[in-house]
Amino acid sequence: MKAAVVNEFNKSLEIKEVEKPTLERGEILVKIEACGVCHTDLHAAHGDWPVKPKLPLIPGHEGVGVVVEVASDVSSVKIGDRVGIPWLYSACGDCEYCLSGQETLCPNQLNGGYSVDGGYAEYCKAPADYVARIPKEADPVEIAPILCAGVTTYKALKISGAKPGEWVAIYGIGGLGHIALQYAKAMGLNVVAVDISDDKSNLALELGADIAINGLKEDPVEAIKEKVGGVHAAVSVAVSKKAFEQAYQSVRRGGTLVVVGLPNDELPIPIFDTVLNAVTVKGSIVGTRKDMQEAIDFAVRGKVRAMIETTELDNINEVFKRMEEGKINGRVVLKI
Ligand SMILES: NC(=O)c1ccc[n+]([C@@H]2O[C@H](COP(=O)([O-])OP(=O)(O)OC[C@H]3O[C@@H](n4cnc5c(N)ncnc54)[C@H](O)[C@@H]3O)[C@@H](O)[C@H]2O)c1
Ligand SMILES: [Zn+2]
Ligand SMILES: [Zn+2]
Repeated sequence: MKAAVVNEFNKSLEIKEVEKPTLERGEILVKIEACGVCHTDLHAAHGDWPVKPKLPLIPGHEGVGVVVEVASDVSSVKIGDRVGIPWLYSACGDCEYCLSGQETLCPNQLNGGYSVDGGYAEYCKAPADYVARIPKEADPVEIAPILCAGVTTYKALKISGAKPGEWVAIYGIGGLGHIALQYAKAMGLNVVAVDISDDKSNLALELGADIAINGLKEDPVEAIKEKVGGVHAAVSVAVSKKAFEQAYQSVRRGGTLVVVGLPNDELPIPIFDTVLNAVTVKGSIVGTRKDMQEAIDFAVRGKVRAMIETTELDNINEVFKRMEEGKINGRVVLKI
């Protein structure tokens, strides 16, 4: 089968023929139709996180396709079903986190397109128990970004504590952020969108943000304090330390910063302000299978819609280059 392969960190991906995966117990084989390109895939290709991916690696954790083969012990998924293969590729099912419905914290989890091969390929195998079920009416290309960008931002907003009518700031209106702001609106929140270009500000306003700030033109912290008195919650999905610092400072007393973007960096937090203002800082990693069902449901009902640009697998290196430069509006989805 054809796949895009990371052979070495910081080198171009190689488009090549590789062995089609063979199934083990509990697994299914999916013929991939579409796979979204997440900034995490770029981190994987760069090897810039403390925990490195396997090499060689086929990236991709927003793969959607049709089941073409199932292992003999699989009954929950049938040939012909449409499924998605997410970042949470599998978990142990047995640890305290799995047992309490927090499988995204399972220490024994595997990650699609990182610790195991993912969706930048014609075929991808996955454990039947952890694939996302894609409803019949959903378009595979449109739904692909929900598999990571969607569920991740939906979950981050859920745990942000922001209630309908309150203000939330989204830092980084990229693949994740442009969907985050739509979930926020669908949840009844007011949204300030922050990025560092006019293109992203315009996109945010088109998608329903109440206020959009270009952080290169004005100081987002001052603007947010002045316009809304600080936000009840800020979600940072930017790949920039500065954005995290500003997101922290944008939060009003009693508010919450949800840390989602993954620059390999430190976030210095002032102890005094955090205590006196009772600010909460929490991390959020993708979403559970239940979060995934809910996030997909929003998309299928048309409450959120990824802005998509499609291209072919062969163009992945150009897509990565544009992503590094912050030049993608919305999400790129590879049609496979
Ligand atoms: N926690 C999780 O579960 C999770 C899940 C998926 C992705 N991620 C991470 O989230 C990050 C974003 O992923 P993506 O696919 O949306 O990336 P992306 O490249 O599509 O978007 C990043 C956006 O941040 C903007 N940005 C850069 N500097 C900024 C600044 N100073 N202020 C405001 N905005 C700024 C860019 O212009 C761009 O629009 C990555 O680090 C990715 O690995 C985390
Ligand atoms: Zn992702
Ligand atoms: Zn577990």
